Amino acid sequence: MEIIKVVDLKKSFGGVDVLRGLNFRIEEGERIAIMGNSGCGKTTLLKILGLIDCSTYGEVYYKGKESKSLCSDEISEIRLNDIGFVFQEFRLLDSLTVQENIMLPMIINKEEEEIMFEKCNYYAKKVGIEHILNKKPSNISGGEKQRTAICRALINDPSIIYADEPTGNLDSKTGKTIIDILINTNVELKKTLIMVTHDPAIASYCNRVIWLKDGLIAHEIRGSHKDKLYGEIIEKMKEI
Ligand SMILES: Nc1ncnc2c1ncn2[C@@H]1O[C@H](COP(=O)(O)OP(=O)(O)OP(=O)(O)O)[C@@H](O)[C@H]1O
Repeated sequence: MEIIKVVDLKKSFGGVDVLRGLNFRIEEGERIAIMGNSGCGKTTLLKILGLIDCSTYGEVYYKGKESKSLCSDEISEIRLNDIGFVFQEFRLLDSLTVQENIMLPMIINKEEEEIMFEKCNYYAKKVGIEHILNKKPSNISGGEKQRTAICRALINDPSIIYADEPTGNLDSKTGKTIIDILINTNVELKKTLIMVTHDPAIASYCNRVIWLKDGLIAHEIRGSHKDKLYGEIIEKMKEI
C-alpha cells in the first residue's frame, strides 16, 4: 500500500530554491536512504515528508490525504501517533529520565500508566537499555541516547520512522549497532524506514536509495542485496 506520494514538490527559503520539483511514491514497509551532498535539501525533504514543515509548491499525500488539506489538529495527531523521528543530535529532554523520555509521546496521549510502563519496558528490552531507565540523558552514552530516542520514536507504534543522520554523532561500532536496531524496526516491526545518510555503507542496508542533486532526484537505485547495492552506490558517487 502506498504510504506517501509526492507530486512536484518544491521548497524555497527566502527566494532560494532548495527542492525544485520532486516526484516519487513510497510503499508501506520500504527501507529508503536519502543521499546527496551537504546542503542539497535532505533534511528539508525529511521535514516535509514528516509533516514538520510545508512545501512551497506541490503536494505531499500521506496515506492518501493531501497534507495541506489537513487541519493542524489532524497533522499533530499524525505526527504524534503515526510518525517517529530519530535525529542525529538525539533531542532528549535532560530534565526527564530515560523512561520518561521514552514514554513522553504516550504521556502526551494521556495513556494508562500500566500500558506506558509495559510498552516502555518492551522497547527498552528490545534495544538493550532496560538497565538505564532511571538515569538522566546526561549520564548515559551517545549510543544509549540514540537507543532511547529510537524507543521514543516507536512507543506510539507509528507506521513510519524518519531518521536524520542517526549515527552522525556516534563512533562507527556504536553506529553499526544503531543501524542494526533501525533496520530491525523495518524488518521485524514492519515500520517504513526513511533515513538520511552520507554514508554508503549505511545506505546499503536499505533497499532503495534516492539521490538529491540541484534540488531534484538525480538517481534512484533499488536492490535487496547489500554488497551489490554498496558497489552500485559507490559507482554512482563517483559519477555525481
Ligand atoms: N529554515 C531555513 N531557512 C533558510 N534556509 C534554510 C532553512 N533550512 C534549510 N535551509 C537551507 O536549505 C538548504 C538545504 O538544507 P538542508 O539542511 O535540507 O540540507 P542537507 O542536505 O540536509 O544538508 P547536510 O547534509 O549538510 O545536513 C541549505 O542551503 C540550508 O542553508
